[in-house]
Amino acid sequence: MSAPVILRDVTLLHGRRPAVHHLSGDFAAGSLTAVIGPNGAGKSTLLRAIAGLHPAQEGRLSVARERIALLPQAAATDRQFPISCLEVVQLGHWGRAGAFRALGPAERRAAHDALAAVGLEGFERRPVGSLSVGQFQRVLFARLLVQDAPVILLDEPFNAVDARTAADLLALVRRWHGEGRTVIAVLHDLDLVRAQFPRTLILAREPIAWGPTAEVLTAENRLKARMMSEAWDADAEACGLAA
Ligand SMILES: Nc1ncnc2c1ncn2[C@@H]1O[C@H](COP(=O)(O)OP(=O)(O)OP(=O)(O)O)[C@@H](O)[C@H]1O
Repeated sequence: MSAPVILRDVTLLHGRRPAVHHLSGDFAAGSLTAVIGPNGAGKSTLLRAIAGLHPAQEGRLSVARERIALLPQAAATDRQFPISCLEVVQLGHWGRAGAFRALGPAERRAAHDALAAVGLEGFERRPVGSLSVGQFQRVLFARLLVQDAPVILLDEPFNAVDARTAADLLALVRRWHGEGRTVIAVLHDLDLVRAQFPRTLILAREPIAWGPTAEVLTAENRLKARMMSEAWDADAEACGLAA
């Protein structure tokens, strides 16, 4: 498929209120796109919809969904569960292996290798509840490595991690891009977006601009996003809904 994610006039609701309103565009195969916008702009809801975790109430959202990996926002991840780093990484095999089949030696090896690739060799048996925020984010990136998905969705992947961890994780993002995977990342650091992400979508519930980062990330578009967000009536319902 030339574009693994295609949106045509998509509206996503929470209850009757739109989180994303009339969004159209394609995430082309192999593209590396930053999704930016103010708080509450619908960015997480969009990623969840692409991952198949939120329905599109209006419009058409086509996704090659059989192999898609989502890194949720850290705040949305419960890690009080008594589970080791290796077990979390091995969960990445579920999509292909199924939940109830024992993993083979190659799959177990892949999970060990992924932990080593994110700098956590020796952490296999550590409970995830004992990790720092940055170490846990590395574990989740190791799980993404094991998932080996052609489409990877990252929700604020570098939030609350130190510069060294962010640089290491960004190197993995660049590697995935080099391998031809489609990567979509919600980000707030505009310098990072400018330097590392060739394409940008600015969202303020409605799309403000989508295209090459140098063309999209203008002061005018950012101001437009802020004004749109501030002017948005939090109680407004989607325009297609009957009163
Ligand atoms: N589970 C939910 N139930 C009701 N409303 C929700 C829910 N999740 C999100 N919303 C609302 O939908 C809108 C978009 O939220 P979303 O989390 O997608 O925005 P965001 O751009 O990711 O924000 P942030 O940058 O703060 O993470 C917000 O007004 C939010 O309050």
